[in-house]
Amino acid sequence: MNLPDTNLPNHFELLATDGAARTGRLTTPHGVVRTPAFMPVGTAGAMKGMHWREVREAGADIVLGNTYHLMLRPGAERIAALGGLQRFTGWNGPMLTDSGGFQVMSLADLRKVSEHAVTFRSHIDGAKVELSPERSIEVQRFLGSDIAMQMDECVRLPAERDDIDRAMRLSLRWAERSKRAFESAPDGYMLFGIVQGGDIPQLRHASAQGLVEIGFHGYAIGGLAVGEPQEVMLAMIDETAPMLPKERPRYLMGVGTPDDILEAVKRGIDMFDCVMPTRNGRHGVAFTRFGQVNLRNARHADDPRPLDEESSWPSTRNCARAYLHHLVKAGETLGAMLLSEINVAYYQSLMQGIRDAIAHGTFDEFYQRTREDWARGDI
Ligand SMILES: CC1(C)O[C@@H]2[C@@H](CO[C@@]3(CNc4nc5cc6c(=O)[nH]c(N)nc6cc5[nH]4)OC(C)(C)O[C@@H]23)O1
Repeated sequence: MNLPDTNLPNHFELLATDGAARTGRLTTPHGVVRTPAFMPVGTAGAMKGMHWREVREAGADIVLGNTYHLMLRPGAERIAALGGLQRFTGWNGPMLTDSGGFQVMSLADLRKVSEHAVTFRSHIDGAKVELSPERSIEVQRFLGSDIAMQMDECVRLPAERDDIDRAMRLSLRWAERSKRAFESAPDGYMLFGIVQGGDIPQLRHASAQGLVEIGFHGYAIGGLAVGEPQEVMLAMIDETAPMLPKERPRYLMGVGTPDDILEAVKRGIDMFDCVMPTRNGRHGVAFTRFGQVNLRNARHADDPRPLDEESSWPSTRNCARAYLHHLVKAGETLGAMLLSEINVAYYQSLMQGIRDAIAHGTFDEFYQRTREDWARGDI
């Protein structure tokens, strides 16, 4: 069932479809986002190990920031007084912010969930903090993010059905409150709902239907990429995506590996975010056309070849594996920097290949060839 929801302006334009895969453009107050899009994660107002110039040159249209981290430090009101997140950071492009509840459950101490809010102690200074749907929306408005997320409760899997059901229904009530709190936002700014329901199809359906009845600019699929097997994640996408309005953007939170992304695009997902490109880069692992390459491995010590001499990204095309291996083993900061940019550039080149393939009706061929290249591995 695909309920149309018409009560909010739609800033998403579908350009082409190929099977369930879609390519489009999402217009935000700070610029246009080409979809399917991968959002590099700049959690606390910085892309770890990269200049914003490189993030833009790598092809990213939009980056993610976190309410939880930024409200604790430097503070949402302070960022607002300094002109908002885009000016504060110098990124000056589209930004999406997560709503904070998920990060509280991942990072904070002494956290408690009630109907009203989550309360916790800051992991920075131990201060007692209350984060309600209303405060989360207020923080995201202070940050000036182009796309805000509703406040929700994500249950880690595996979990009891009763707990998944409880959290899903609480998240629906918080969705209503988030939307009411968001209504004063200027035109063009967006609020996305987040589908919960764990690994239980009926609860996923109830969550999706409830959110569409409330009505949002876009819809995220949450509660995944928290350690469940890929087949569980993909099964929940199969259950959920068809229930979301096809004319609005769909965002799969926290995902993922290049393989996860390819499978999710095939199932109709438009937006992604994941710390993997920068986090794995800092740990010496490169993402390439031929799969992942661990530069810590001694086999690279004398290898003069670059990671991919056909890459459009200069560091991927020019840096010798032997040099990258040396930097990683020596713990040189430049190693983390080069591999972070190499990985973000690879993810963006994958997204560009996906967008082009869908636009030309050749997504299936792209899907097969990309997976064959990964399977070939790095030689
Ligand atoms: C994949 C990878 C490398 O990403 C790492 C680590 C563990 O998974 C990640 C990524 N997964 C992830 N799932 C999410 C679900 C929700 C959600 O249901 N609601 C809201 N508001 N935000 C969410 C953000 C999410 N991020 O989540 C933390 C714990 C932030 O670290 C990330 O493994």
